[in-house]
This record gives sequence, structure tokens and C-alpha cells, in this order.
Amino acid sequence: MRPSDAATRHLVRRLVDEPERWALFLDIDGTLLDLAATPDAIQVPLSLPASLDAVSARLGGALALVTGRSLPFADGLFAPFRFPIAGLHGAEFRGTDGATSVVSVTPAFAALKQRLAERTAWMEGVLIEDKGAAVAAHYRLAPAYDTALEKIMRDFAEEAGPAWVLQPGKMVFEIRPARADKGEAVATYLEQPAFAGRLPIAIGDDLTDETMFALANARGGQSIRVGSLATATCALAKASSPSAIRSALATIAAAGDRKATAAS
Ligand SMILES: O=P(O)(O)OC[C@H]1O[C@H](O[C@H]2O[C@H](CO)[C@@H](O)[C@H](O)[C@H]2O)[C@H](O)[C@@H](O)[C@@H]1O
Ligand SMILES: [Mg+2]
Repeated sequence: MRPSDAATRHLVRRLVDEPERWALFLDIDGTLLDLAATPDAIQVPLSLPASLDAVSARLGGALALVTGRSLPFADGLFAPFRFPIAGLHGAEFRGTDGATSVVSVTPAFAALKQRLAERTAWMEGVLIEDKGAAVAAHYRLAPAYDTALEKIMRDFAEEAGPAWVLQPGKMVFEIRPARADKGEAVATYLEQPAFAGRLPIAIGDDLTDETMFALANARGGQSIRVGSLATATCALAKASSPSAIRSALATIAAAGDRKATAAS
């Protein structure tokens, strides 16, 4: 398979030709994986975990997943591999040494999630995704509730207090921990062994990814927004689809294999 657009062709060239120069930060939903009707309906292509592992090896371990999913859920998607992962939009963090920092669910936040489920129960098609220290209200199956759901989520986010913020996304409103965003997670990785001294390439598809695009741009790296979204972006390049990103990763992984075979 060949990468289908200019941004992914450049990505392949950079990571094949200068693997010691770059660090790769990848969003999951809408970037590595095609979007699905519900959070649980996503499909992880069989070859993707091994592709990511091969690309990570090629980059000397300088690859991290930076996602709105919880860290344990993201780990489960790519088992048996364990990549550095920042979960809950940057609030949860596992570094290159395996040390993990998570956010506790306070009794007040647990009660708020319960009340949110009750408050939205009448909205047929609206799905509440409990992610521990974050909660998402999805309206992909009930787009007519867009405005009503935003108001409810805004009110609940305010009630949750300053340790949580409202995070809009693709057909979703989330209440996530305020303590770090994706850009801050990328900045933290760039101080860690394996990542330090490299230029960041951030790839994402949604509003939550804008902070990591801005960080990558500010550090002289590259930022790529995947797919289409009506809102403005600070990403420097665009890629057509998750499948184009997966294809690029497979090409980079295969180039690594070829070099290893040639050297032996
Ligand atoms: O930062 P990401 O890795 O992209 O995660 C962002 C959110 O992705 C998920 O929701 C989105 O994908 C679903 C499955 O394709 C889709 O049904 C939904 O409409 C999208 O908003 C996930 O459920 C959230 O928890 C993530 O924060
Ligand atoms: Mg995404």
C-alpha cells in the first residue's frame, strides 16, 4: 500500500530518511482508527499494533499515543504492545519509564456522573461514556440534541468546578480534567529520554488536538490534521483519512524491515 496524499508522503520520507530527528505523537479516534457510530464500535485493524511497534522501534521509542480515551482503554486497543500514552486528553500520563500518573475520581465527580446519566436518560440515542475521571456525552446517534446537550454539559462542567473543563469534539461534549491538555502532554514527553532533542510531529483530527498542533509548530516540528472538520485549525498540513495514516505507518514499518534485512 502507498500513502495517498502529500502530507503522508512527506511523513513517510521524514521518518524513513531521518528517524533520529523526529518524535511522533498520534491521536487515536479519527486518526489511527476510523470513526464509528458509538465509542465501542471502533475496529482496530489487525496489522496496526505491530505497525506502531515497528515505527516506534525505528524512532528509538519516540512514539506516543495522545488520546481522549482513558489510558487503560487505549492500552487494550494495542495489546500486547505498551506504548507511552497520555489519556483523557493529556490528564493521564505514562512516560517512557512506565511511570504512570492518573487522576482520582472524587466522590463529588462520581455523583455528578450519575446525575448526568439521569438528566440525559430521556434523550434517545444520547450515549454517556464513563471514563473514570472524565465523562463524555455522545450525540452521533441523536444529532438533534446537539444544542440541548451542550447546555446540559456546560452546566455540569461548571458544577464540577475548576478541576474539570468542557471539551467539545466530534458529535460529543466531554467533561475532562483541567490539569493538562494534549499540548502539555507532548511538551512533557519532549523532556523524556527517547523524545528529548527531537522535533515533534503531531497528528490528530479534532479540536482537542489543536493544543498539540500548536506545540509542535512552536517547537519547529510538523502538525497534520486528518479528515475534514468545519472549524479552523493551526495544523500545517492535512491528511485525507485514518486509512492514509495507517498506510503511511505500514510503509515506514516495512522500510525498517527492509533496512534490517539488507544489513544482515
Ligand atoms: O483523542 P481521541 O483519541 O481522538 O479520542 C477522542 C474521543 O474519541 C471517541 O469519540 C469519538 O470516536 C467515537 C468512535 O469512533 C465516535 O463514535 C464519537 O462520535 C467520537 O467523538 C471516544 O469515545 C472519546 O472518549 C474520546 O475522547
Ligand atoms: Mg481524534
